[in-house]
Amino acid sequence: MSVRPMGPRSRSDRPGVPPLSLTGSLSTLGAPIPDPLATAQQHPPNFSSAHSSISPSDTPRFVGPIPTLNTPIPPLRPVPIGGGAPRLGLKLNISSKMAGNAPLFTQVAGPPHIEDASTTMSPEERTIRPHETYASPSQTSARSGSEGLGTSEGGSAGGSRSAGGDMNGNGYAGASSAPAPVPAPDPMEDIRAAIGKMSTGSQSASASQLDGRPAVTPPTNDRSPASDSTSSSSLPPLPPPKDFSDDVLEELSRLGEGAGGAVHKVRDKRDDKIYARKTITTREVAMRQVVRELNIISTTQHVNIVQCFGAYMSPSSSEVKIMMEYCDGGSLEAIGKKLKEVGAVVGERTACRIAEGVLQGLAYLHSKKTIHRDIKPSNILVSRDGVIKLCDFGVSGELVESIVGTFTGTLIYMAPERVSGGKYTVRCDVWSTGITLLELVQNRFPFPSDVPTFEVILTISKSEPPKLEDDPNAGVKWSDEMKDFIKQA
Ligand SMILES: Nc1ncnc2c1ncn2[C@@H]1O[C@H](COP(=O)(O)OP(=O)(O)OP(=O)(O)O)[C@@H](O)[C@H]1O
Repeated sequence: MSVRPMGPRSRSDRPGVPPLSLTGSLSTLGAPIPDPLATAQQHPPNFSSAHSSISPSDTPRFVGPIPTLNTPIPPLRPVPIGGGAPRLGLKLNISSKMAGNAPLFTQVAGPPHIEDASTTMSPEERTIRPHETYASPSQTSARSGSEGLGTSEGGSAGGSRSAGGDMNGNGYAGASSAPAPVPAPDPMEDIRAAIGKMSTGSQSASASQLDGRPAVTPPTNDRSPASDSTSSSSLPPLPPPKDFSDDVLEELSRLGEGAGGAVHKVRDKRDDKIYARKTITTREVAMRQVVRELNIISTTQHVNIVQCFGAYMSPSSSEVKIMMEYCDGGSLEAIGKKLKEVGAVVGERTACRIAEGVLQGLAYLHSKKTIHRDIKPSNILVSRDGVIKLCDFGVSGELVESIVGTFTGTLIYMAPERVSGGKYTVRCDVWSTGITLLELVQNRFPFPSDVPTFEVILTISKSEPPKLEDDPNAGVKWSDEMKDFIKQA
């Protein structure tokens, strides 16, 4: 997947984009704990009400109706997060306009109305400081890690981004500090085993979820400790696993492509169900990566994680095809592009709902001792109902005592400690979430990205973390709570 050049953009460049003055509140839940997910939980932006204090007449820039992202994200519902995972507790009361099947973009007659809310901000602040050292660019030229099978199997289908710094090359070449790669005896066997596990029932999502309804209580037959808190008796019965093959599927359209493979919208000819099918060419992608993605996606059951319905291998074994729920809202990357095209902006409430969904998904993964490692706009999908879904687990890793020692992910979204060669902890996913949100709400990437990789690394590792800032020229003002939330992330 290629990264678009992200030059500086500003709302002030865009006529018709209104100034916003937002106030809100931050709910503080409990005492601070040194876990970034918990910190996010402690400092959730609360957009239960808000108010725009600037009318269109306050600014000569206002020229007409304001395009506003009105993402149909349904209200927060309790989502079981197993194993004592931190509950994020983002308190959000979204207006009825935000729920249901509202169109993505609506024209509203004035500035977004955001009511005042009381502030209960905690004085605790948490700043992630950049490390003092930085990795060599060669360390960042591919998704790589000690877990991998080495470059020979890694291939380079996706290549690397230079300035954009996409680390989505398929290789698993070890970083310089990583231990020597240990080849698996027969990676194809691992893939077959992972697929076999799914077809014998480990994959357990209800096919009815394909109707576009979010899984309020995700069904699971997962008996891992992390999911023990979810009572199996309250879960819907599991449908028999489906057998998929090219013969029963009709390819409808291409949804996207990344380093890991192409994703298509497909229809099951037997029952007309629509799926997203990801095709991974095993010759090009490190086997380990495929097995990891299969294992993770087939055992995760959460409303904010894209649901897997099975997988199959092409007759020649050259391709693995993963059947997923189809997220017809597209990715945040695609949504960001559309917003740019129409000169629209993401409002605070929508940004908050996105943050909530991503963090809930991350908290769930964390409860399963997994970290995503590649949080970025193209890996955050939106369902028809506006539910946020994390996808692409090709480089996700298992947490071992809260760290993962491999160097994978997409450079420009990487936390300073990662580009500095440090260990990947769950806080790196939280950092990437913050960068993703900043990019979305400010309509520009928070770091210079059209510069050599070396400079990107230097900037991320040496600069102060980017902040959410007001744009007085455009009359844009974010709530203190939103700014604090980004700062926490
Ligand atoms: N379930 C889905 N529903 C709708 N679109 C999807 C789905 N899964 C993936 N896509 C689209 O396909 C794109 C690529 O998917 P994905 O990120 O899984 O592939 P990848 O090859 O691993 O990409 P990357 O380069 O990020 O590693 C996504 O950005 C998204 O636009």
